[in-house]
This record gives sequence, C-alpha cells and structure tokens, in this order.
Amino acid sequence: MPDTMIKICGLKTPEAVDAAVDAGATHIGLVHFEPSPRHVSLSDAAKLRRRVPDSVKVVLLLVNMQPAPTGEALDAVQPDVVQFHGNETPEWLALVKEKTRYEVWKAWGLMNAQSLENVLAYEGKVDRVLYDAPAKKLPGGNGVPLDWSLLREYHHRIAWGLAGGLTPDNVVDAIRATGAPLVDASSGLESAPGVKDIDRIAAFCRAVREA
Ligand SMILES: O=C(O)c1ccccc1NCC(=O)[C@H](O)[C@H](O)COP(=O)(O)O
Repeated sequence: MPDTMIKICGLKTPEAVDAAVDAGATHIGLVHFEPSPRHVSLSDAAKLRRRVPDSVKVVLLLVNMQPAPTGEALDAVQPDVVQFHGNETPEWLALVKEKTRYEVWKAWGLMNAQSLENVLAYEGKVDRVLYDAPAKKLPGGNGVPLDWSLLREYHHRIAWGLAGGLTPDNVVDAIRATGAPLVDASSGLESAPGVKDIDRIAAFCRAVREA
C-alpha cells in the first residue's frame, strides 16, 4: 500500500511551516478566510509558500470567493492545490480545473450515506474530495471527527482524503477504519486556536508513518 499522504493545515508562521516540512508532511495548508483564527493574508501566504520545497505541495484554502478575487489569490500565492471549503458548485470548480494549472480539491461535510452519493456531482470536475465534519461556526478547522464508519469499504469514485478532528492519538484508528490515502489535521495540532504546536505536528506525522 502506498504511504499515507499527510496534510498539515492552517499554518501561519515560518516556524510552523518548517516543522511540518521537517516532520514529513506531503501537503501544507494555508487558510485565506478572514473569520478564521488561521487566516493568513495573501502576502503572508505568498511568503510562506516560498519557504516550501518542491517535494511538498502547498494547498490554498478559499471559502465562497467570487471568481475575480479567486484569480487574484491564486496569482498572488501560486499554490499547487486550491481547496474550496464552502458551497462552491461543481460547475465553478470544473471551470477552475479547466482554465488553470492548479489541482482542485473540494472539502465536503460528510453527514450520512446520502451525502456520499451527493458528492458524486463533483466526479470528473475536481481532483480530490476532502471529507470533513459538517460545517459548524467555521466551515472547517472545528476539531470534530466525522462518522468514519460511513467510509468503511466504500468504493470511492473520486480521489479523496480524510479530515475532521484528527490528532496524534486517533489518526492511526482513523486510517485503519477508513483506509484514507490522505489525512488532514489542523486544530488537533494546536496549543490554542490558530497556534500550532510543533511537537504535536511531529507526533502526528510519526503516528501516520507507523500506522
Ligand atoms: O482551519 C480553519 O480555520 C478553516 C477555516 C475555514 C475553512 C477551512 C478551514 N480549515 C480547513 C481544513 O482543511 C482543516 O484542516 C479541516 O477542516 C480539519 O480541521 P480540524 O478538524 O481542526 O483538524
């Protein structure tokens, strides 16, 4: 089985980015969404992006942004991946995928078996779906696990990843329960909202490698 990919999300400082890269993350996430405690401006995101070696992919997270600001954000940051974390339509994401060079991901609040069927509207229109817990106060980064049993032995038609309340303590169980090819964590690796804990980032990556 190929190694599980690791996305460490919501990084705001050079120290946190370096810690994720050094610990073996395959992806790092930069949140550009002002209400979030993990928000980074486009100029800070661009600076953080430049620290990341080519071997690690940079994911820019956007929420329900209009087309013009989306283009401006992508031009400014030049990520590898753009992760849409709002109510973006399949048609809009298909257009982004067709017209740009970026990998396109759709975050999907997974509620029940029906919502696994509903996400198929994005098949062929995005490169990956990131299953997360349904939105609460924020669209993501809420530290809430989704019901992993929904994904057990599911025949996936879209490349996917697992997010939602993952921590160094539960990520091995999550991988075993779902077979996730990519795991994503944010608030479970923090000492306070928006403040990443470097030791927890390292522990998370170690746990995934040992799963
Ligand atoms: O992290 C945020 O604050 C955030 C805000 C708005 C949209 C998305 C956001 N995070 C997206 C992520 O990919 C998180 O890593 C994912 O939701 C899992 O978060 P957590 O449950 O805290 O591990």
